[in-house]
Amino acid sequence: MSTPANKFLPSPKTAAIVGCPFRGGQPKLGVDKGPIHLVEAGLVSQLEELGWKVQFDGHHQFESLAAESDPPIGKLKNPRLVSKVCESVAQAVGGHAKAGQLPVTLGGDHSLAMGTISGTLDAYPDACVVWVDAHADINTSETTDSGNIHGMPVSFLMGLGEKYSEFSWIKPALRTDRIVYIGLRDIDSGEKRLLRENGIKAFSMHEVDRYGIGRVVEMALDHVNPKRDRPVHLSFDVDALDPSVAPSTGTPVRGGLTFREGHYICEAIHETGLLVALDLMEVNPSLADAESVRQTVAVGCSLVRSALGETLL
Ligand SMILES: NC(=[NH2+])NCCC[C@H](N)C(=O)O
Ligand SMILES: [Mn+2]
Ligand SMILES: [Mn+2]
Repeated sequence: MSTPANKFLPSPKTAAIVGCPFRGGQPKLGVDKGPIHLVEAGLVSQLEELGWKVQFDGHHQFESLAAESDPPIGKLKNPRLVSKVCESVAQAVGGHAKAGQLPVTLGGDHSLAMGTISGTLDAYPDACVVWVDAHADINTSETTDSGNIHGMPVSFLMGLGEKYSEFSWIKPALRTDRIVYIGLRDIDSGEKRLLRENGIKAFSMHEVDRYGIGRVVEMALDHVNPKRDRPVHLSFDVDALDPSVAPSTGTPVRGGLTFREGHYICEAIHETGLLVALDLMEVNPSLADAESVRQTVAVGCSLVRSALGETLL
């Protein structure tokens, strides 16, 4: 089957792999190894086989960005490091997007989305976000229990909650009606309030069960992209998938998307011809036995392939 052209990318279509070995947004070791495993599993050549030109100049090195001391600010853990890393990721992603490339950011923890989505919105102010996750990641410094910034990137992108000079580079450019969630099932009480008060659209696993994934993706796009003319940033946290499908991740939650539901989302976004940036986050190759790690890395690669045009027929 021939794939539709992408409405925003010049041909030859070029994907830029933005490898982000970063774990500062959460406490577990190993998530910084995710991008290395995804690339070693052959992602670059897999995308080339799909007809993409792939630019990959090695993983980003964030060591030099470590602050000499980085005590918590309020409840925020590793705030200076997370901020600096995300600022540099925003520049990288924004640069690729402005050059007409499709940035594919490999995490790393989901705090990185502060950077990726900032970069996308810098290049495409009109873009909308499809956020696929078990979690809403919209805690503020006030509502968070954990203090882990990977549970907060959406609030920073929207400018919700207290402002900190350390994060002043972030423009609150993400409108509350330009994001839609799919796959939610573990939302903190403060996050439920934020979603409700800001009228943010979310399709939890309850809606996936009720309507099926096909209708859910259609309704999600109807909300953020009714005329199907806006660029789409897809931010995919691998923990959206059920732990039986993607076991090696830091905050697994049972009752998640099946293998096919996850891939369907990626395929349907590809079919819009509107995808301009992709994140694949929270693959942690240190949290399971070798076979479960292999399975999680493989499913990560195949989600990226689906979003970039791999079809079943
Ligand atoms: N990107 C993720 N896996 N986020 C998990 C967040 C869990 C929890 N809501 C927290 O704020 O800590
Ligand atoms: Mn998650
Ligand atoms: Mn997440």
